[in-house]
Amino acid sequence: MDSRTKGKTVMEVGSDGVAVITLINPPVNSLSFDVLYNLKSNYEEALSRNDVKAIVITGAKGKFSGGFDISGFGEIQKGTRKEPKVGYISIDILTDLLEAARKPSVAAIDGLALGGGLELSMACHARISTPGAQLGLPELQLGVIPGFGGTQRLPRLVGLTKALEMILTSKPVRAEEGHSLGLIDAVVPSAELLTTARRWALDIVERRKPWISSVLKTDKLPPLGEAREILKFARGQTRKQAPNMKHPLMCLDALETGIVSGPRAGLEKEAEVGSQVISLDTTKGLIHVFFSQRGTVKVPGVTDRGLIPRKIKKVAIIGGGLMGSGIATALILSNYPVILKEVNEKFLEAGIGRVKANLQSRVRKGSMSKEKFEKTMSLLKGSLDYESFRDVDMVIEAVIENISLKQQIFADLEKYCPQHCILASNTSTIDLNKIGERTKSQDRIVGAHFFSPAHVMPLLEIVRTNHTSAQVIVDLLDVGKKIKKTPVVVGNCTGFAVNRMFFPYTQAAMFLVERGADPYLIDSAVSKFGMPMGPFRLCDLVGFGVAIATATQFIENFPERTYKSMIIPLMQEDKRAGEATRKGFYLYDDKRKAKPDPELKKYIEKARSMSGANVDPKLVKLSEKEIIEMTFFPVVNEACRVFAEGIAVKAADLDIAAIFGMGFPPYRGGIMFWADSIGSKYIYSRLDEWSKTYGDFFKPCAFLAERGSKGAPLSAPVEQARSRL
Ligand SMILES: CCCCCCCCCCCC(=O)CC(=O)SCCNC(=O)CCNC(=O)[C@H](O)C(C)(C)COP(=O)(O)OP(=O)(O)OC[C@H]1O[C@@H](n2cnc3c(N)ncnc32)[C@H](O)[C@@H]1OP(=O)(O)O
Ligand SMILES: NC(=O)C1=CN([C@@H]2O[C@H](COP(=O)(O)OP(=O)(O)OC[C@H]3O[C@@H](n4cnc5c(N)ncnc54)[C@H](O)[C@@H]3O)[C@@H](O)[C@H]2O)C=CC1
Repeated sequence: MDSRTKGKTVMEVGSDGVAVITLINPPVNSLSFDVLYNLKSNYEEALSRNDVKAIVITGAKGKFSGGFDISGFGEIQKGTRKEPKVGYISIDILTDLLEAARKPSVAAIDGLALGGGLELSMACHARISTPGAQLGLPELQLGVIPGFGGTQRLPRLVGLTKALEMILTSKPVRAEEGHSLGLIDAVVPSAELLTTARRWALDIVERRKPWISSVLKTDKLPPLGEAREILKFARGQTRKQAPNMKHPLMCLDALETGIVSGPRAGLEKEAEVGSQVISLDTTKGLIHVFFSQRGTVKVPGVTDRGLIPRKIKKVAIIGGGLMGSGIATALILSNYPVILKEVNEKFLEAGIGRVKANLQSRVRKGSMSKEKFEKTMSLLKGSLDYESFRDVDMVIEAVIENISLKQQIFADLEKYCPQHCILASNTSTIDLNKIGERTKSQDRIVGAHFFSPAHVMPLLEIVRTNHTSAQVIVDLLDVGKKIKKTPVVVGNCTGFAVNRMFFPYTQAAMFLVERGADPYLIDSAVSKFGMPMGPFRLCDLVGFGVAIATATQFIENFPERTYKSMIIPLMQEDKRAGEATRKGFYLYDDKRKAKPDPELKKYIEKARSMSGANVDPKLVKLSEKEIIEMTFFPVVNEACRVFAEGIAVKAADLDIAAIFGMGFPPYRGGIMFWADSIGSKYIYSRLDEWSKTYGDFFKPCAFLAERGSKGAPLSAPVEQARSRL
């Protein structure tokens, strides 16, 4: 491949008169501008050649196409590439050149046809696929819309309701379902794909198979009145589920235009809004998240050393409580044999019961068969001693947060486990160096910090000390991938990355409430900002026991910047400890629905008098924007410290940690990306002003002060960081 080009197509004309055009742009044959322009010239040539009767499009190396090359959006956003004329790809190339051609095209789909890949195939006159291929329009997830004709052709092929479901959820269907929906014309084994597609194309020429232009089909579209009702409902749902995003509604506008005014008008509308969405801030955020999420597995000095992950054949978990049982569930779901160790029969039974319950909930919801349940459970074995640890490749310790207990366990593990065995702890706060103090195995000690519930939450913080070997990190990254977690490699410190960022968020909320702000207004503003729930509702969900234990660690380790509020301990004393006790910042009914509690005032007033704080009229009347700034700028401040200390190696890792660990809205791009969209100067000046009025809790750290004073981006690499990694 020419080193200056990004991908290409090749065309070969067979003696049967079929031109096979292959998309080549590894790893997923994405449609870069080079690929698209090559495709256009191949088409022009094929259409002009007398020896070509029909065309087959396929992808190299078992993948049709993963869609438009997403980095192209970034180039347009940054202005390093000029956007082509509106509609050039979707109308000029795909519709007027390809679909309207006097020679038929057939798409031969292997592996996947996503986004622009599926849209290209829908512009063909038939689609043949291999079994299991993924077919979908995931563009909304990236902040763009299916802008290569997908908003017009998918409803005409599969019906409006199914098309809306596929587009709005971004979820792909498998080829078999695609076949029953009418999206795919035939499903054939991989070895027969090209011969079937060639034959099909020639059959179209000979009129033995229908010559169908998807964009002109109408048989699957509902009558206009019904279509309008369906779209109205979809709009309502979208407004409710994605209130801060414009692009899903803009996508619905394109769909509606096509149905009301015909496909040409629809394609034109799609091209117009497709071009507009590229410059939305939410789109910039989502595209940043796409690449950042894939970037977390690239760790300088670790993953660039050619190390191959070792095979982990068996895992042991110590502690079958909340976390241990969740971790065991995640592992057996990905076919790892697991030994679960507990202190006695009763606790072991309870632990295994929790794993069973996790899987049974899948059976109840229909996402797991009974046979699969039995098979998965058979991978789990219980144990009360270390004898069965002699052939395990990895241990994950998940006992209570007690340092001497963990130290004893690691000393025992060193005696029983094989020398190569990875020794991981799920501790959320304790220094890993201390945990391994009584061993000589520092190089294989690592943190595997899962989030509760561990079989559901997508993030895995891999915590390394100065001694953890690169091989161990590579191994754990591989396990993370296999159990479908997004791993982020971080350095060793109290709270690691996620909990360190989380802490100031809840603390800022307590600070505001003690000075007169309404907790329910804070929760509402934070939810509107896009967090799954506000800080007070979250404290109720986590439970006050955990909240106090975590706070204690932070107060001990970072006394100069912690705000010590007594609201939670006071409620805890009164046996209101959050949702589990049906009372916390909210009251909970039988269905766990939260309702504000007027009694809360009493605790706030008492805490206020204990801390000596006064009601501040300015803070009583905060606008939603001010609430967001006062709760999230302290988070930015802590993220800056984490970055400056080298706990996180890239700012983008903190973005991913905030999104997958804290629930920070992905369309804001993550904490550092969001901060940079606001500007370091502004954030610095606000924190500086608050620290002068309200104290050190808000004081900007040196890193933020330095970058903020110059207005420099916070996410730019740290030049001379004393990396802890
Ligand atoms: C600007 C256009 C001109 C004018 C304006 C027109 C208006 C808008 C037009 C919009 C038209 C469209 O239809 C747009 C699209 O098609 S958007 C893209 C839609 N496609 C997707 O969302 C698919 C994204 N990719 C995935 O879901 C996965 O990567 C998948 C399933 C393809 C493979 O998953 P797997 O787990 O196997 O691998 P990875 O995810 O780790 O990916 C490997 C590697 O590939 C890179 N990748 C994947 N997809 C793309 C892509 N579409 N573009 C560029 N790069 C892609 C990914 O980043 C990884 O890279 P490395 O990390 O290995 O470097
Ligand atoms: N609860 C949470 O949300 C999170 C907790 N963590 C960490 O995970 C660890 C476990 O936490 P939880 O599961 O919440 O605790 P838990 O109290 O639910 O479970 C701990 C289990 O360990 C068992 N245990 C104690 N000593 C043992 C030993 N010597 N051998 C075998 N089993 C033993 C106990 O019987 C108990 O069942 C802690 O380090 C905690 O900080 C990490 C992330 C989130």
